[in-house]
Amino acid sequence: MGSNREHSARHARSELVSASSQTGAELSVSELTVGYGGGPVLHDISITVRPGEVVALLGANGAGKTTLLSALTGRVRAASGSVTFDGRDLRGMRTEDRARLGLALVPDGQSVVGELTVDENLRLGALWRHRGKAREAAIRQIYGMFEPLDRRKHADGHQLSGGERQMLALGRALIAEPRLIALDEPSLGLAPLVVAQIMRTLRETARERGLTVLLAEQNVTGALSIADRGVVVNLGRIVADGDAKALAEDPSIRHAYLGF
Ligand SMILES: Nc1ncnc2c1ncn2[C@@H]1O[C@H](COP(=O)(O)OP(=O)(O)OP(=O)(O)O)[C@@H](O)[C@H]1O
Repeated sequence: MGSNREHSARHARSELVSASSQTGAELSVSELTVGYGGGPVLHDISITVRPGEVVALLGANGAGKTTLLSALTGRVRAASGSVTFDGRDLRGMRTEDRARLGLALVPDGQSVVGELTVDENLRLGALWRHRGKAREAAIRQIYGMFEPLDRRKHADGHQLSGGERQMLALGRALIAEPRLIALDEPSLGLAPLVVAQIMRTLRETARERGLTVLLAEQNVTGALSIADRGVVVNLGRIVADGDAKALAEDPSIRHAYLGF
């Protein structure tokens, strides 16, 4: 990325900060147990993500990362335990109301509507947050953050590359100015340069807006490189929770759970 583009991306992000009235909020998961009917797949999970903190949620296939994110948005119901966001108990709250509180989930690129253009997808994300000129400004800011989207603004969602789709999914979530963004494997199947851009944008947005980020990833190195903390889940239980750098350097954790 050239320095001019970097400058305009930074400018776009900081404009988004000033446009936003809210900053990140704390998420607290306490002794959460979740199942799909055939016994729990998450057991007694407790995690706190502080405002503005980037936490990497790591673990192999089937560890329970997606299930945890689904429990946060209300897609699956907890058997026991609690989830609070900004001090509010989320139990029984509808997914739309959780979103209005500022809790955004970015599932792996599937949230993009294939029949709508990039621009229309972004407008959809901005719908209940911005009106009129503020909406146009918010959309311009996202194009400033993700230059490939600006170039493809008239393309349909289904015509996008995997990387463009992931940027659109992220842009669509950010335009609604969430206070916490949870992402499910944003790097899946993407080229290293695209992963680096997405990770960098997340890190910088978190820093500049105080946005809270929970990042479920199998790309351990990428996720830990931008995270403050890492939480490792294995077979539905937390087996490590600590400083991202320390986790990346801990040989026993690396060998047993992180595969590098
Ligand atoms: N809808 C479902 N019905 C029944 N079992 C499910 C369902 N979704 C997930 N599971 C099971 O729950 C466990 C945790 O799966 P989950 O998708 O949360 O793991 P994950 O860490 O996100 O894995 P991946 O990286 O492969 O997405 C697995 O054993 C999985 O088979």
